[in-house]
Amino acid sequence: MSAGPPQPTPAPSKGPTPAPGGEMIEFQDVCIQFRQQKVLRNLNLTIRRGETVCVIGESGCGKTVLLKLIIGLLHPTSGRILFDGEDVTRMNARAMVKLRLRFGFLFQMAALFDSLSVYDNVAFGLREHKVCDEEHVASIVAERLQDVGLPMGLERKKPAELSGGQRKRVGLARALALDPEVMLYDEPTTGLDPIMTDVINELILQTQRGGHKSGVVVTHEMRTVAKVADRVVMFFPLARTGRGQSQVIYDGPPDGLEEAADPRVRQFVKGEAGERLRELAAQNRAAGP
Ligand SMILES: Nc1ncnc2c1ncn2[C@@H]1O[C@H](COP(=O)(O)OP(=O)(O)OP(=O)(O)O)[C@@H](O)[C@H]1O
Repeated sequence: MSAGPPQPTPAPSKGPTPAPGGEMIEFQDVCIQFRQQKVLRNLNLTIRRGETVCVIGESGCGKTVLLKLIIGLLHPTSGRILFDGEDVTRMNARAMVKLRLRFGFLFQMAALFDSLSVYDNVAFGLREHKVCDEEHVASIVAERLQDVGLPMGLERKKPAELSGGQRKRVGLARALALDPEVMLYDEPTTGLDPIMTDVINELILQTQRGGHKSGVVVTHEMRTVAKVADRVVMFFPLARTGRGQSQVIYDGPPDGLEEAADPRVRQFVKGEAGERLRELAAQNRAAGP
């Protein structure tokens, strides 16, 4: 890594930024199914520029699928997904690469390249997309590692030599390297102790508020929701959603969750099994010995 204080880092060039608060990501009647398994049905959801939306819901209800649909890693079976009014589902490969540059992802387990050093992991996207020369790469890597509170000297280590919290922070530094407009987080605090969970929550908050970024955070962690969300969207698994009913069973502020009208929302946020225990017992009986 280059010596000396990190230099101010101009953002890689991006298209014009629409007015804050405008519609940014729109799901219009989106359905997705894998073979016979329907996961999302007629989803209509708008995420506005500048807001941080936490997506919660039982395991398997389609939260990660939602993130992957946004960046075209999965394609809907029907419906449209718009980003700044452009239909993501109809983009060619070149347009998709350009679009993905506007996103930063922090996936479950940080998804670092194990064979690369911390430095090379954070530098990866900058080099891949040839956004700047090596000197500039060095200053961005130093700056991003500093932003996420990782000490100098750590950049030569391999991911296997890091703690879980450090790996997440490297993942965040890498996601931020290209100065994305939108951050997508998939269970960013899973597997971390309560203190490190709070450190990551603080970093998410700083990233969102300080950098005026939009964010979609998939999480099971209610402390993350309370800390970072402007808005919470809760999905219910489609297999247990009645015909004609919406899978989105809550869409509102985080402080409204505990008093939500729908008992499924209240049970989820309080971590109560409730009806679910009886449903599972009934399923087991139906499956037979
Ligand atoms: N590429 C795929 N091929 C087949 N099925 C898939 C694929 N991706 C997701 N699924 C299925 O879609 C459903 C929703 O998956 P998803 O990963 O979105 O769940 P989730 O809500 O994020 O769950 P968790 O909280 O456990 O991470 C699951 O039943 C999963 O098996």
